[in-house]
Amino acid sequence: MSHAINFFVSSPSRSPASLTISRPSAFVSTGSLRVPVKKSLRSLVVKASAASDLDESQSSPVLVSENGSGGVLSSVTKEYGRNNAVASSADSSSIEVDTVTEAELKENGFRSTRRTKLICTIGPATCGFEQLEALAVEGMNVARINMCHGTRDWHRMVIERVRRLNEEKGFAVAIMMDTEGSEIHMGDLGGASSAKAEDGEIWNFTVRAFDPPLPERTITVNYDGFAEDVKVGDDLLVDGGMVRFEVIEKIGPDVKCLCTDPGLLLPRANLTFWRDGKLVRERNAMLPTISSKDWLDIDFGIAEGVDFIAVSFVKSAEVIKHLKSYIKARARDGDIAVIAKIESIDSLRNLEEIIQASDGAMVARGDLGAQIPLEQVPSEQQKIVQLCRQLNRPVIVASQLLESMIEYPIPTRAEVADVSEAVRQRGDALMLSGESAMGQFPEKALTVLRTVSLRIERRWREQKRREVIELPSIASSFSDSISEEICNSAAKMANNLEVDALFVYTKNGHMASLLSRCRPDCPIFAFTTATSVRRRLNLQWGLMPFRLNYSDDMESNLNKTFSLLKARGMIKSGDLIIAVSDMLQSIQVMNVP
Ligand SMILES: Nc1ncnc2c1ncn2[C@@H]1O[C@H](COP(=O)(O)OP(=O)(O)O)[C@@H](O)[C@H]1O
Ligand SMILES: C=C(OP(=O)(O)O)C(=O)O
Ligand SMILES: [K+]
Ligand SMILES: [Mg+2]
Repeated sequence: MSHAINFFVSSPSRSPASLTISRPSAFVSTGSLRVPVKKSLRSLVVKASAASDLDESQSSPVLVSENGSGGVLSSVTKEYGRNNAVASSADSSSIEVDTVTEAELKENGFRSTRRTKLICTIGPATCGFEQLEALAVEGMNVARINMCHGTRDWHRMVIERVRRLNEEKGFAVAIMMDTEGSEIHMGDLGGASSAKAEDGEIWNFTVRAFDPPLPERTITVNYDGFAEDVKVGDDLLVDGGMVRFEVIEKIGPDVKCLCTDPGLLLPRANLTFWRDGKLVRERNAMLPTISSKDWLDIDFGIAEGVDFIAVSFVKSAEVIKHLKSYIKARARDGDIAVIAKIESIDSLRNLEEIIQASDGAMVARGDLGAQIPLEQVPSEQQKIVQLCRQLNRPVIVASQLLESMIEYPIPTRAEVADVSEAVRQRGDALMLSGESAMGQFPEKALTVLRTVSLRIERRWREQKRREVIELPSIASSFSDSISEEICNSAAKMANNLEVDALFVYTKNGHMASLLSRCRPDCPIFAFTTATSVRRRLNLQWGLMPFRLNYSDDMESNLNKTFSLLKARGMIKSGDLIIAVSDMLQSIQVMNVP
């Protein structure tokens, strides 16, 4: 049975506008309702239709293929072994389903699927095929590669492995490339994986180049102006203050520093220097956000077809606009989403316009915490998360979520509380950095993110504590406004009617993100025809993206989707769903036949 509200937008007409809602007598016996609408609007006819005209026999045949890749799967993967990714991509009557989503749905039902998305930075601890597979099984939605580290060949290998995993094993892991940016950072520690700086030790920070091994207690710095720009008495913060030094002497290219806060030095760690309690922004502040090396990395990312490019140390909206037009002119199929990393004072100053210009934002707390007082970071995080949601941009909360898990298998209580808070704020995604790139327990760290997310999401649903955040209108045209209103209403109806799932048919993903923005209680099944859109939707809260070829005929699309998902055991007869689409402006409420 289906109840449909269709918004038929007629051609522009100057006639008095009206909103008509009529319901078929089969459901409710009331007549039509006329509501005055603002002058000069076109008319919206809101019509309801009975569901009996949905004929299941019209639906397409179902294709469910077994994973034909053979080979030895780890025991975890066997559970997820059934997939049809390869077989189906060319088949118009099939659907591409993420094996992890499928298993989660079958095991726990709609309600308990995870809404918060998870990103893992890939590094030496996780770049093996089986390690990547273990992360995918554990729920990694996006793999991040940080161009600050590793060679292009290494990054290419990681991308190739992730793509192969997706193809062979039915995952839908997207790839995010993170630029190095024009930051000051240390060199490679002469090949050592880390070095310990102890309280009271004197280290030499130098712009000289050395062939390994480096002299003892020597750190090379990538910024030529470093030795000139620092002054005796400056504080030198490594990795946002994880280790701290005081500049005590300058001798030509060498800067002697006294360790005042001991800690672990990691290769290529970021450096900032502070004078009289303020961040020093000397010549390096004039360096371009996207360096010449970054442009080469971006060309590499475009050639490799990455899904997201995260831009480090964004200062203004201009650089984002510039990069987006650069990508548009060069990217082969579909575009690459540009994520603005909010990690500098300038980015906070121009926050709204930066977020507006980009396709998403990252609260990059590591560097942010080195540029503003630490105690200000939580409130900035909250503000950025909220603003992104209002402006309908996905937002990632990143850095040090589970820092202690680089070394220990169990997180601190404080870390769990931090993760919980990010989930409670309804950020779209959480990101692991060192924990997954070079930590000892990458999979365990991901499990913690997953289980904490699930737990907090469920608790908030059960308590019906939907945090009231005002969602301003963001539409830029009348037809956008209709999409926005439809999504707001559909999400509200979904909560009130306690439906099992929202279905959205969306070619470019816009309607899906508008639904996600409302953070409804039920999961959102997003059907799109493009593989690239599907992978990008992976970053957004509550969306389960599927790839499916569909027509402009909503009824046949619904029938086809129902049969395909039913055949895979992902939905069953009687499930209550609400469907919206960007082809036919409509809201349909129905039980799966
Ligand atoms: N591709 C890589 N190769 C080697 N080490 C890496 C790589 N990516 C990340 N790492 C390690 O993981 C740590 C955390 O990663 P991330 O937070 O992305 O970088 P950073 O600490 O430079 O901001 C890095 O400091 C580095 O030690
Ligand atoms: C995510 C961040 O950026 P990166 O790891 O590239 O320094 C950060 O600074 O928090
Ligand atoms: K980076
Ligand atoms: Mg950073």
